[in-house]
Amino acid sequence: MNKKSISDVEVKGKRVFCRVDFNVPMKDGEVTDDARIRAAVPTIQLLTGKGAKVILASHLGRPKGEVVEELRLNAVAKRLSELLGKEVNKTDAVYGEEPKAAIDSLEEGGIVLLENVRFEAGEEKNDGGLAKQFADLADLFVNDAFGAAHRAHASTAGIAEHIPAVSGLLMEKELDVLGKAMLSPERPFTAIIGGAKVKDKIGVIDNLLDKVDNLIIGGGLAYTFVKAQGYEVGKSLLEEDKLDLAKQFMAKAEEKGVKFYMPVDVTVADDFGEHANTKVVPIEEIPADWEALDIGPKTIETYKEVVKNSKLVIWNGPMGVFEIDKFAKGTIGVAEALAEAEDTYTVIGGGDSAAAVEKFGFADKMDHMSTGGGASLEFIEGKELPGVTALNDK
Ligand SMILES: Nc1ncnc2c1ncn2[C@@H]1O[C@H](COP(=O)(O)OP(=O)(O)O)[C@@H](O)[C@H]1O
Ligand SMILES: O=C(OP(=O)(O)O)[C@H](O)COP(=O)(O)O
Repeated sequence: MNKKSISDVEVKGKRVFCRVDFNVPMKDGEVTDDARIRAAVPTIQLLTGKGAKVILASHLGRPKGEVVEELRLNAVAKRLSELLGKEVNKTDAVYGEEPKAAIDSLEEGGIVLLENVRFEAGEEKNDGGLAKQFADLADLFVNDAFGAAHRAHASTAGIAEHIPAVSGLLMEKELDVLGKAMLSPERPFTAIIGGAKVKDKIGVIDNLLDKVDNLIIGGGLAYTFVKAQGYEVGKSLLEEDKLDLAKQFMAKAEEKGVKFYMPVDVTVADDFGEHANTKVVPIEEIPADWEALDIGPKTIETYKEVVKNSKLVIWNGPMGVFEIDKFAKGTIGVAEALAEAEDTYTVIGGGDSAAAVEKFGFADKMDHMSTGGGASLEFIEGKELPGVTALNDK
């Protein structure tokens, strides 16, 4: 990478503003998956071990510039403290006198965690005033928040205009692994795109068609394509205004010789929930009052076969509503195929796909579990990541 990293700078005695991505799932005030916190530990330990005064900053959820009590970072501070086996001084303010006093009283190797940076409206606007407030707290900026690197915010980009800015170990590792995979991808190269964020991901498909040999579509995303093919999708997830785009992408795939895989059968339900009635139907027979919540057995077999014959597979987004057992078969099937594909380099693109892979016990069989969903997709698309662009060149 042509950007400076934490290994290129002296940190002893310095106040280091370290942006991390502690945007973790929470339930009843507890962290339910600490993977992102664990992923930041090496950088934090390197900093504390070298005698830096560490100021950690993260967002949690999307509070949109207001204080939302459930989105405070208190539970995150507790979990981090357990993982590090040392005290983490959590502040109630994002910037200003309280954090300043906490930082002033830090010993070398001590840690302060600021409150959720998205409680400040200036964060997502990349407000210059807020970026300066952050910079005033520190001598050096370390960005280790790969999961938020696709965001140009005050604590991921703006701050770098004021103080020296370098990448952390996690950021470096993510960019290195994904960069190597993308530079000259081993072929056949397959991307599997699923999940529910149709609006976010439909644009990604366009760019991926320039890069991959096989594109597999599953999850809620699939039904806009199914409808575009001329089939009825009942009550399944659908973006009516993206139908033309879906048609264009299918034509582009054909033009480019990219094999475009869509479900040929699905598990449909008469309700969204554990107690729904379900049945497997061919894709052209989704009943009007039913909703497709998973890919079907024939589709699973085909997708498994494609994975088996690939050399590089990147997976973002579950194949169905995996949180409910009845609709988890597609996601488990694909995860299993990736786990079994020993000669295939497998990359899991963060978010719910990573959660699913963890849940079903395949995590240690994957070559790279990225901490960023949106960030890894934008990187793979070839887009610039503002959180990386902002760092100092070597
Ligand atoms: N057929 C479907 N209908 C509705 N929701 C779905 C369907 N398939 C998957 N989902 C949901 O998609 C969600 C994940 O979507 P998304 O956030 O786009 O994935 P990721 O976090 O991996 O990027 C999961 O909660 C899952 O239940
Ligand atoms: O969870 C995240 O994104 P992801 O679900 O795409 O991995 C990051 O923390 C970024 O959060 P955001 O999409 O609210 O900016």
